[in-house]
This record gives sequence, structure tokens and C-alpha cells, in this order.
Amino acid sequence: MVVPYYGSSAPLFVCFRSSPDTSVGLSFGRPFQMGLPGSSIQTSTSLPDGTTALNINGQVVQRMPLDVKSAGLFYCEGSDGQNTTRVYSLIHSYARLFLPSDGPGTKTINKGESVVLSVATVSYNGNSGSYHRWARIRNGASSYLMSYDDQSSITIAPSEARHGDLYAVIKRTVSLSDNHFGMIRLIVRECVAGKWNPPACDGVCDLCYNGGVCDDKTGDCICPPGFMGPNCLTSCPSNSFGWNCEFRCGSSYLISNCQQARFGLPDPYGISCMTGRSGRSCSSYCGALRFGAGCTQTCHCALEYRGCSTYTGMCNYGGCAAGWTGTNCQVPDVCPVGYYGLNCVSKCRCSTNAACDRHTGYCSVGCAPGFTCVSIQCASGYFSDDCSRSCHCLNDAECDGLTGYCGGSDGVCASGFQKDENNYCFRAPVLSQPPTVTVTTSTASVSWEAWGSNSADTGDGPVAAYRVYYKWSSSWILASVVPVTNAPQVAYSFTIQSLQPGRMYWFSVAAVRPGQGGEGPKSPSISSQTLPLPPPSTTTHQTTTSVPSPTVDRLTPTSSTHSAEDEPTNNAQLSQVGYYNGIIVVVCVLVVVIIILVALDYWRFRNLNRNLHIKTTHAALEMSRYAQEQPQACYFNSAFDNKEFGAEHVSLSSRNSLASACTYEPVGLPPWTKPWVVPWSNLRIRIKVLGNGRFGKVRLCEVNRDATTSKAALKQLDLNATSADERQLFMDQYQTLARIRRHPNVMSMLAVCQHEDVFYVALEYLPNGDLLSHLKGIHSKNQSLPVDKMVQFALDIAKGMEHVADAGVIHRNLAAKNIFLGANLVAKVTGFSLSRKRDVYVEVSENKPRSPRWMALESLTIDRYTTKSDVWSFGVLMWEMTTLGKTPYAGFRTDNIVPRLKGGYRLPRPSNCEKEIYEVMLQCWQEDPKTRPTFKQLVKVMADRHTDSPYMDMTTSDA
Ligand SMILES: Nc1ncnc2c1ncn2[C@@H]1O[C@H](COP(=O)(O)OP(=O)(O)OP(=O)(O)O)[C@@H](O)[C@H]1O
Repeated sequence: MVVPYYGSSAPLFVCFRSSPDTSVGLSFGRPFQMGLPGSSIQTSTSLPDGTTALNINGQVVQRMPLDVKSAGLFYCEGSDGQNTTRVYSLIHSYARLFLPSDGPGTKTINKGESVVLSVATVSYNGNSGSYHRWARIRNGASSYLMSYDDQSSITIAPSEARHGDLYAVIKRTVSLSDNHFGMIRLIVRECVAGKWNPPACDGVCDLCYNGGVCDDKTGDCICPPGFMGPNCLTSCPSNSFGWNCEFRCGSSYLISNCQQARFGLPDPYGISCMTGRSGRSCSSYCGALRFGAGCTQTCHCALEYRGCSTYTGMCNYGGCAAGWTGTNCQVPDVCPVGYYGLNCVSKCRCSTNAACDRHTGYCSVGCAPGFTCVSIQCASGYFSDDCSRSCHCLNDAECDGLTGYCGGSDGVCASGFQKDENNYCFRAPVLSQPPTVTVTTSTASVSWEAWGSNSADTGDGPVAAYRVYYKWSSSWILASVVPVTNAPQVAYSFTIQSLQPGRMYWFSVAAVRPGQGGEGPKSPSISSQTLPLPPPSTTTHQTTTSVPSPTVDRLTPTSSTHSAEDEPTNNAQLSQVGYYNGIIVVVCVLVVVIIILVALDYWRFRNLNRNLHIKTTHAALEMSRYAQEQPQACYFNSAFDNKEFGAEHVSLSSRNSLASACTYEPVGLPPWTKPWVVPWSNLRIRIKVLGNGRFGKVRLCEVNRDATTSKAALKQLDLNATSADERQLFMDQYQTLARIRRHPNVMSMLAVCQHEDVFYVALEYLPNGDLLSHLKGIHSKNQSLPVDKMVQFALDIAKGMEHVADAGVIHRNLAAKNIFLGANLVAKVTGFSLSRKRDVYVEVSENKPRSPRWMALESLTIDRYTTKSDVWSFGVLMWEMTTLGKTPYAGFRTDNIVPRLKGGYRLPRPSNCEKEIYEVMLQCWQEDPKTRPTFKQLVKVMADRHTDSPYMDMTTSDA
């Protein structure tokens, strides 16, 4: 890739080695001599004198002199010894009087097409271009095309168009030996549009989106700078480019500004601007409804007046215009003839060039001669040549007839199935039968039938290998991986060596399909004891008849098979009995321990409620002293009826004792607790444990405040048993909650109290648990969440978060698990343990607490958190709701999330999710935080949707 500059700075020529060719050797030069003998332009084919080669950040940079010698056509060539790729760049002299009028200097056409070449006149030193004369430089030989004299725009007929021709425009009064000419390089694909593989040109190109060009030699797409992927469907993060968007522009990078650089890519792509820019110097912005490299692409948005991102083509607001789908609305509802699938990137070759089925690729008219295609219409739910394979798509949607891809459910698999690298939804293959085993003293020959031989075998092939396991204790050992060759066998075997004589072994085999998660469960196991060593012949009391006569012992599975997880022992039956006895003893001991623990726990909490009478503890003495010295430390002063409430705890009547009941030293309560402090006697702790939190059990309790009694969830922190850091963490989140103050959609704090070195926080009791469990509960009952209910939840949460944001708090952990449901399933935001009171928070801690699957891109990459990063998490939370509690990016390892997000990937639209709702999610996942909606806007959107507004308008976006 070449990025040249010209003008006031020395031309800079950078060649980036994009993956996978990061280690190819590079060479630079000019393809042919440009100037004529005696001209001011050097006639050599090497780089101009005075060029310096620099190695900056591993990239080779050629700095050419700021001189007319540096004008012309240059190349950079990468070679690994076998394959060579060349990219070209044009560098115009600063003295040029003409420049290409509509781009940075190349024109690509298909075989059989004509092309229009245009130049604009520019001035230099008071001279301006006029009296045009066109010259064609073919393989270094120039000829003047005088019939085009004085034309700024010429049309080259197909018969004249030759790949690699360089057209130069000079002022008639000067010649090519001067440096005043402008240049355009012509690139002619060797096949007609959409085809590759010259000269036959019988290959169908991959469908290239967003301005990508099909390579006529390979059929692959060459993507414009700013897009990547096999079909150029993925937009790069802003200001990045390269095969995998791996290079960036910016002040600390080699290229300081992507928007003014010109990028050369291999032919037939040529030279272009970065996406979002156009013009010969790549400094013009795209006009309305245009985007992409050179602004050649058209936006297809429902709200046309809102336009789309000039970089990505994604609609600024609202969804796609009718007839278009895809992340940036470039995928047509009706695929071009010859393509099918979700993004129309699968190919079909039907006879008479007919279109095939959008989802399955089925050619109703049969296949084109010489091509295979989906020519059988499988019954719904099946695919493959003989319709023998099942689709496994969500809601039994249609799948691709060749690959099984769930096109009808946007790629979403049925529950219990996972995707392989071809996006086929599969369950790992299961061998239903145990292997058979033949043993000697030290070997075991394990044999099994191929997966699928038995009708009880389940799961999905193809099986690529079998893994043979054995064990003599509880852990399985992998003995071998037996690959399945091109000609699969009906049965397999493997001999395990070096076994111990006379030892009981268990054997099992697992079938493995290619890719991650492809290994099926182990088959039922079979046990077999290796033969004992024959007694030494010198032993006098040995009798040959006492030794089993055969040297091998063949076992039948029926007599000794086990589930693969059966626990073996070292020896035979007797020791197994001992083993099971052992288990029984261990279980009994465990049961007794559990009973004792439960009893202790019960006893402790009964005492907790009673032992306030006993004022002899150190803490109690401390407390009394503190109360005398600082009676004002008890912040609570409202009346309470200790007979009706708290009678179980203690009888208190004096102010001092009231004070002492609610305030304990030496730790003391921080000032922020002041409005919430209640005396200990105002809490009635119930035995019922609501759940287990990070700091211990959360118990049901009743709080008496202001003459009202409320149910509460009581969280507690043992101040002596926790570290300073943990105490801080616990306190911080409730201090944050105190700061946020009450809102119907934020879990409220009812009271705090300290008693016997335990700090208690009573929270509003929310009887319906957390939202994640609620969603999973719906899923487990095979029910669905009505859209209105989902929108109601989203509205509640958005309102709560609007309030949180208004209080200046960044939540940092917004997820369904941190939403609790009150009476009537009102959703309330909670889980403020990571929250911060700042406009922008940059995490500096080494041990960052993280939920990466919910985090915004900038939080993941530069640890930056804002309310807009909470908005991203809100989008993920909406996705959790529409999937009924699925784990986001479940198919990715955590460390793969960032690269995928950077590459433009976003959680897919769940099949049952309305387009408008998904659009809201996509808005929340905009890479640029400024373009994400605010919570205020989200409240409006949800409220509108809730009252059945016809579409979700997300009016203005703030900065
Ligand atoms: N307000 C409440 N109403 C009812 N049950 C609750 C409430 N708060 C907590 N619980 C129960 O206690 C369990 C643990 O609570 P929670 O998840 O808040 O603890 P945690 O892990 O300490 O959270 P955090 O670190 O966010 O404070 C919950 O799963 C739930 O069952």
C-alpha cells in the first residue's frame, strides 16, 4: 500500500505490509521511464536520486526529494519468492498544470467497457493549463493523441482501452520532457463485470460491497480503505485501514491524517481516498447520501433526510429504506442473480442464469451445465445434496441448502446448538456404543464403529477424528487422536501400549467434528483388566494350568460397559465395594456438617436479635462511652414504638440509649449515612435468606422508619472480618446510592445501621428478583417476553439511568443481572459497586473489575467510562432481554471481543427482535460515543414505542 504526498512537503511513499504478508520482501521503482532524454525528469526506472529509505515502526518509508524528479508513476512490490504483488502510486509534480478531475489518478473498467478520462486545469507560477494535448504512455513508449487536442475530457473506446496505459495531459506548447503534465492510469480487468479467471472468465466473483473491487485473477474482493472482510461488509474503526484494519492514522502514527492520504491497492483496485473522502487530493467531504472511498456509495436509509455516516454508510437515525438490509443498509432484499443467503454472499449457478432461492440457494430450474448447485428442494429443516442433514435453526427457520447456514433466522441457532466456523448450527457427535477391547498383559486394542453406524448415534458430523481415552483412576487419559481420512472407514481401532499388567482399565472413544466445541461426549466406557504377568518359570510352586491360557482376552461390551464417567478403582470388584462405602461415609459426614452449620447460623441470628441486652462486650462498652461523649452521633431522632417493633431487640426509652443503640464506635459511621441511620432496634431481621451477595448473606428484614414499616433486603458487612479495601468497596456503592437519591426506577436505600461491628444496609425489598433470572425463567418455560413488556422494562431502566446520569454517576456495570424487579415487575437499577461520580472516568487500577461483554469499545480499549459507555451497556441489556438472557458474544472468547467490535461487528439481531428495537441497540453501539443516544432520548423512544408510536424516532443526538 502506498500513500504519497506532494505539495509543500517531500513526497512520502509508505509501503504497508498487511497481514498475512507481514514478512514479504519489498522493492520500489518506476515501471518505465517517464521523461525524455534531456528533460528535467529523471529517466531512470529506480527511485529518484536523493531518496532516503527509512524503517519506521516496521514499515518501509521512502522519502523522496522535494523536486520535479519525484514526479511520475511509482510502485512498491512485495514478494515472498513465489507470489508478487505490486501497488502503484502517481506523484504529480508541483509544477503540473493539469490534474485528474474526479479522483486521485486511476480508472478501473471491466473488459469490453469504455472509459471517460477527465482533467482539470490548475495553475503553477502564474501559468495555467490550457491547450490540452493527450499523450498515451504504453510500456514506456509515448505517443500523442492529437485528435483529442483541447479536450479536457476524452472517451476511450473498449478496443483502445489497454490495461496499464498511462494517459498524460500536457500543455501543447510543452512536452512530456517537462514536468507540467497530469496523469491518469487505466486499469482494465481481464473479464467482464462480475467474472474472473481469464481468459475463460468462468468464475463468479465474490460479491463486493461498499466499493470493493473483484480481483479478476482470484475472484476475491479487494476492499477500499476503511472496509474489510471477504465481502468488504465490515467497516474499520475510524481512521484505520489495511487488510484487517490493522493500521491507524493519527498524530502518533506514520500517516497523520487518513483523510488526506491517497491509498494505492493492488490492481484492479488502483488508487483511492479513505472512506468518507473524495477528490484528487482526497480532501473533499462526501455530499448528501453518499459515503465510502471516493464517496461513490449511496446511503439507503428510511429517514433519508438524516443521512448516513460518510465513513461507514450506517444510517444516522432509524432503519434501512424499504428494500435494503444489513448493518449499513447495503444488502438488497432481492439478491443479484447468482447470489443468495443473508448478505447475498453465497453463490448459486442455476441453469439459464435464473435466480435461486434467497435462503436456501435452491435452483428450481436445475444447475447450470458443469456446475453443482442446490438442485433438490429439501423438506423444511433439511439440507445437503441428499437432504440428509438437519438445519437446527431457531424456530425451525430455513437454512442454506449447501452449508446449513440459518439464513431464515439471521444465523441464530436453535437452543442447544452452537455454530461452527462455517456458521452451521451443530451439536457435537455422540457415539452411542462403547468400544470393544482386546487386552494383553501390556496393551489394549480398542475398536469402535464409525459414528453414524448405529441408529442411536446422535449429534452432527462430519467427524474429522476420534479421540481414544483410557483410565485406571478417576482421570481420563488421551491415548490417541485417530484422524478420519478422505475415505472414511466403517470401523476403527487403536492399540494402547505400555499398560500395567493385571490392572483394571476403562476405555472410551469420543467422535470429534472440526472446529471449536466439536468434540462429542465420551462414548459409554468398557472396562477390562490387562492380563497378569506369567509367574517366573523358576518358581517351583507355579503350575501352568493356573495361568489363563489365552494371551488375549476379548471382552464384550454388554458384560462390562459403563457410562464414561463411571469411577473406576485400581483393582476389581472388592475394591469397588470399598470405594462406594467410602462415598457413602463422605456423604453422611457432609450432611452432618451441613446440618450443624445451618443450626449454628440459625442460633447466631436468634442471638443477634437478643443479645443487645447484654452490655458487657467490649463493643458495647465502647459504644456507651461513645454515646456519652458524642450523643449527636446518632442521627436518627424520629419516634418509634419499641413495643410493637423491635421489642424482641431491646427496650429503649432515653435519648442516650437511643443514641447508643444506633451508633457504635470505634469504627463510626461516615457522614453521608446521616439521613439514613436508624437504631438497631428499628430493624427486625428475619431468618429468611434472600440470596448470597459478595459480602455474605442478604436477609429479609423489616425496617421501621417514620412510623412506617417496610420490608427490606438487608446487606451486612462485618467490619472486623473484612479488609479495608472491601470495606471501602461496600461503603462506596451505598455512598453512590445515597448521592443518587430516590427514584422509582433505582433501588432505594431505606436505612443504615451499625451494630456490634457489623454495618447494615437495608434496601428496598424487591420481591421478583433480578431481571436476568426472570428472563431465563421465561426461556426455561419455553415462553416469550411480549415486546410491550420488554419495552416497559427498557423504559423503566432508561428512566432510572437518566436519573443516575443526572446525578452525575457513571454506573459502569449496567446489565440484566443488576436490574431488580419490584412489585408489578417494575424494573429498578442497582449494582453500583463499580460506579463513579465523574463525567468521565478513566480506570487506572491494575485489577480492573470488568464485565467486558457489556462494556463499550472505548472502555475496553482505553479504559474510558462515561454515561455514553453506560448507553452502550444499555444496548447490550436490551439484547439480553430480546434473547431471554443469553450471554452476549457467547461464541467469542473474551479476548476476541475487542478485535471483532473494532472490525465493526455487533451483536446480531435476534430473530424475534423488531427491526426498530434492533436499530436502537445499534445506535447504542455506535463507535463514536457522541453519536449514541442519551438516556433522555432513550426514555422518549421507549415511551413512544410503548404507546404504540408507529416508529422509533431518536431525534437529536447530543455531543
Ligand atoms: N433488594 C432486594 N430485594 C430482594 N432480594 C434481594 C435484594 N437485594 C439482593 N437480593 C438478593 O440477594 C442476592 C445477592 O444480592 P446482590 O446481587 O445485590 O449482591 P452482591 O453480589 O453483593 O451485589 P453487589 O456487589 O452489586 O452489591 C440477590 O441475588 C437476591 O437474591
